[in-house]
Amino acid sequence: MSKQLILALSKGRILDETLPLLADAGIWPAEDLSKSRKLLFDTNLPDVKLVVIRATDVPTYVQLGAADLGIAGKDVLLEHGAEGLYEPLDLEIARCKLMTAGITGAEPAHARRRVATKFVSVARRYYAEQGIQAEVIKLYGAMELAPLMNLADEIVDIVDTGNTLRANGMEPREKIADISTRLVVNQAAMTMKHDRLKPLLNRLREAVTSRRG
Ligand SMILES: Nc1ncnc2c1ncn2[C@@H]1O[C@H](COP(=O)(O)OP(=O)(O)OP(=O)(O)O)[C@@H](O)[C@H]1O
Ligand SMILES: O=P(O)(O)OC[C@H]1O[C@H](OP(=O)(O)OP(=O)(O)O)[C@H](O)[C@@H]1O
Repeated sequence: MSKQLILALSKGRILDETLPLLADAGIWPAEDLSKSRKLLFDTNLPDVKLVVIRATDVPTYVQLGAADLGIAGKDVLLEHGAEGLYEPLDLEIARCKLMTAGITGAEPAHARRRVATKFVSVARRYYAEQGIQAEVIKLYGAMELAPLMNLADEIVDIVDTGNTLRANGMEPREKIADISTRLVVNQAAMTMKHDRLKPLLNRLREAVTSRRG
């Protein structure tokens, strides 16, 4: 097992909030991530490297041990499943909700409710728990368009301000989960690299706590 710790960061929206939190914890990339086409970065800590990857790939890298730890949204973790992962810390950033939503006031048009989402596993589980027969349709983006185009009766998607729903004539319906960004750790690394992981986890935990004020 490598002596270094590899931390996998989610690209996109979460990254903008992750880098200041890492800086609060005394960890920063050796170069400006946004000015580089590189994917693997040194940090100010000699034993910590960063990889910057698609949010949905973070749990895969950590589960299979290619990264020792990672930062990902709870939505992504719920969809991926928790096998092989510990989730020791809520980083309390990128807070939002995973919800069902539909066209304001509209009843489902299909006997077997059609649900468009990129969170297919979460949606299947949720509707089954509710005892609702649902046909779940996988989309990769712009979920809010699906009910407008009569592709689906409902969507399962991230809601924060509700602006995207409102702008498309839709309403939030049921909350499936509160979402925030989590730190995940490979279960084998947690044992084998405990001495190196522990101080890093402590730094991050202190940074989160001190932000609460
Ligand atoms: N409107 C929002 N407000 C707060 N947090 C959000 C919001 N939308 C998404 N998130 C959180 O940020 C994470 C990343 O969102 P982002 O939009 O960057 O990724 P994405 O576009 O879903 O990823 P990809 O481009 O890999 O498909 C989500 O997994 C979720 O946890
Ligand atoms: O309730 P709101 O504050 O409007 O936020 C919700 C929107 O935010 C996310 O999309 P994002 O802006 O990340 O764009 P994306 O479609 O590229 O993921 C999500 O998929 C919703 O569309």
